[in-house]
Amino acid sequence: VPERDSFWRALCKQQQQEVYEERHLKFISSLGKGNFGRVDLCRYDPLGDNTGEMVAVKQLQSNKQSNMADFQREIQTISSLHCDYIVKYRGICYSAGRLSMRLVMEFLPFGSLISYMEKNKHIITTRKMLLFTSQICKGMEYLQNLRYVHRDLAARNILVSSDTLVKIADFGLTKIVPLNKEYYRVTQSGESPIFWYAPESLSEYKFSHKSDVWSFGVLLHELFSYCEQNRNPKRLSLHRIGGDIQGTMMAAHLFNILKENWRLPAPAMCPPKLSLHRIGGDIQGTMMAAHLFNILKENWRLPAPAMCPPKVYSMMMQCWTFNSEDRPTFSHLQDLIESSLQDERE
Ligand SMILES: N#CCCn1cc(-c2nc(Nc3ccc(C4CCNCC4)cc3)nc3c2CCN3)cn1
Repeated sequence: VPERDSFWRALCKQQQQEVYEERHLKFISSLGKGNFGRVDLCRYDPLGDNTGEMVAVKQLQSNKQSNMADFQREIQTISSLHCDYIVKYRGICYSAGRLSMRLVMEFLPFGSLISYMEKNKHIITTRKMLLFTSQICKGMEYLQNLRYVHRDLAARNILVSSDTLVKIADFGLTKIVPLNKEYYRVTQSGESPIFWYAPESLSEYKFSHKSDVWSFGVLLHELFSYCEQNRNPKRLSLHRIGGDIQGTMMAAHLFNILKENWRLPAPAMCPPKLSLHRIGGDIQGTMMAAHLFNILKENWRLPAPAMCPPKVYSMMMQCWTFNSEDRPTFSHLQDLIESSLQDERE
């Protein structure tokens, strides 16, 4: 499709970006599925000696025209972002023959925050959670300065680069707020993550930096609940609403309970069975005491319980102010996070 190729050649030229040749892109494994895309781990190996770099490659599942347009917008968005706390764009791989083009991004080895927290809940501390919170907040401040509204801020879309660095990913729903307005009104709802939505997004499909702040509060709740899936926002909200509601009425019921001031409950501090993890679960009861004695003798102690400090829950509650204007900005949230980090230092 010539005009499509000229679009991609122009984009690459404009961005001085790497053009990835399909024949050197070696599939390794599937990493995940998004709304209408799939992400694979590939090695880009032009020398053919397995020394090439690992990259995450996203392609469309369905070649529906509307998805193609959204995908092109996603590529435009991510290729314009340059921030330490946002997943890096590497380039595109387009095969002239086939319809689908592919988005090449940096590969983050530890996967989504959800899988990372499930694996590391025994060793993650409140300080570490606050560090991740601060990095996500800085990424959102950067996006807001470019008038981008993410619209899908959730733990599933935060990727873990290392034990000390997380990044915002998946710009498939991201929109630009027009200069003459404070919000973006969406027409099609599609697969809406409504349990992360602010009330005005549920009732009027309005999305703004302030609705991103609401979702940031829900993401905080996930993080301080160790991203446990049996306590995730959808599960807790459905429990309050009553599980037998049809999909279409769901948004209306969620809006009503939020209007009546119901909010997600403070994450119960649930320090997991830390010692068992440290000792290793395969020890018999009788030997347990001995092993526990040994590790204590080696000066191992329970890490500070990563319970949800009151200041953090109050931060969530501020993000969940019903009236969007009264919600804090991401820069104000940064100050609150810094002050919580101070408490953790003392
Ligand atoms: N569309 C869409 C859906 C969103 N999505 C984004 C990615 C993604 N994953 C990674 N890395 C990654 C992912 C999973 C694992 C493991 C986790 C444990 N179980 C086995 C797999 C490891 C590392 N790096 C990326 C990306 C995008 C940019 N860089 C995957 N899905």
